[in-house]
Amino acid sequence: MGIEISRLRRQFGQFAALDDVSLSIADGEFVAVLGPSGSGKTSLLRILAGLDQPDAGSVHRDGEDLLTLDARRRGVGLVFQHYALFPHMTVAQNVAFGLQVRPWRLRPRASAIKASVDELLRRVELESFAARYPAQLSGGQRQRVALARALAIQPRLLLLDEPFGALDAQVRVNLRRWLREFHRSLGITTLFVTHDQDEALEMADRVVVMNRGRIEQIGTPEQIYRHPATPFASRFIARGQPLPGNVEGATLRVLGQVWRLDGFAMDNVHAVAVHVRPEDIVPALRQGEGLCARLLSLRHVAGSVRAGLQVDGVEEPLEAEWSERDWGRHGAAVGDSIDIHFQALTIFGTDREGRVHARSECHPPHAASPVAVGPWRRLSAE
Ligand SMILES: Nc1ncnc2c1ncn2[C@@H]1O[C@H](COP(=O)(O)OP(=O)(O)OP(=O)(O)O)[C@@H](O)[C@H]1O
Repeated sequence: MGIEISRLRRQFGQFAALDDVSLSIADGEFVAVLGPSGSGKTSLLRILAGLDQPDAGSVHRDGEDLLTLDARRRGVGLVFQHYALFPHMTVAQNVAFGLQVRPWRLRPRASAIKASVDELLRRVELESFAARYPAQLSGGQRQRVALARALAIQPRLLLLDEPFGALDAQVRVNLRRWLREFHRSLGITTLFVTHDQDEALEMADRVVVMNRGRIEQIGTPEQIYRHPATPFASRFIARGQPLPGNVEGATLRVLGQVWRLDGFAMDNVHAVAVHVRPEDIVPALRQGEGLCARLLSLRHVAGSVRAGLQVDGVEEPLEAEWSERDWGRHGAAVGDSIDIHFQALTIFGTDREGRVHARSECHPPHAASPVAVGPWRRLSAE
């Protein structure tokens, strides 16, 4: 059992913020909803929280219709990016709030409220901060208080909308790991909204990729990163970059090279999109082998090198990513021409409406069995 979201639609005038969204969430699962700004993530969360109603579709939890339940009776804990704590209340009073405002028949005794606040503050590692006011906390501490406050009502579903959005990069990274561990120990079904790919891929059991109100793909982080289902998912998650290519029978022609196409049927296909990821653009080991690329830029980022490459026949510069160590072995300077190979390509065949009808991953045409040399795979034997 769990949560069953079926064919949700939310329309604002002519605009569909949610368009036929269906999703099953298992009990205890940690699901990230990932998409660019305006893709419908918050609209979905608001409907689950009971802050908004859909125009069509249903949401059931263990068979019970959630949409007919008042927000307060849904057992949902909410944390927003700017879900401000009450500034005039201490940390402990903020956390106790959800219990204290319950109707008196449902309100726990004062001693029970205190015990549960103490326990929650211990869990979010803020037990010594109970008497402080929000203004005396860091951003990360405030969001942990907001989480404790959301948990006080013992929710069955935790909804987190960009909870780390306003925090700086290092605090975000630390809180991600902390929240992941926290979820493991607590096991509450959690929906986490973010537009940050790393955040979603690092934290979630499953990722839901949204674009323009629709779900593009649902899968584990690895499935989505390794096998993006649509050109959008490929660009947004795997940093897939378009290459010119056309299909001729059972082959794909890209920049003068012929790649074998397996399981790619052109029925209903109106256009093809060919993508390459940064890590699949590898320098050739020998001069004169592969495609000629001019090195436009080099950036050194945390142990890897990001190279901007101008490749003849490709409109936009391509970004390649190599490890510092491998780059050191190669050593070229901005302005130099180098030879590159594509190690893998993904091809999508779409109809006139942009729906994907065929998809295939292609491997190098150069050799029957590529030879692996560290992270750079040689494409032909020496
Ligand atoms: N009340 C509203 N009236 C009109 N349009 C709305 C309303 N609420 C949301 N929208 C529109 O619906 C679309 C989806 O909004 P939503 O807030 O769900 O996106 P999001 O993916 O959460 O974006 P962000 O990451 O920027 O928060 C947007 O184009 C937004 O302008």
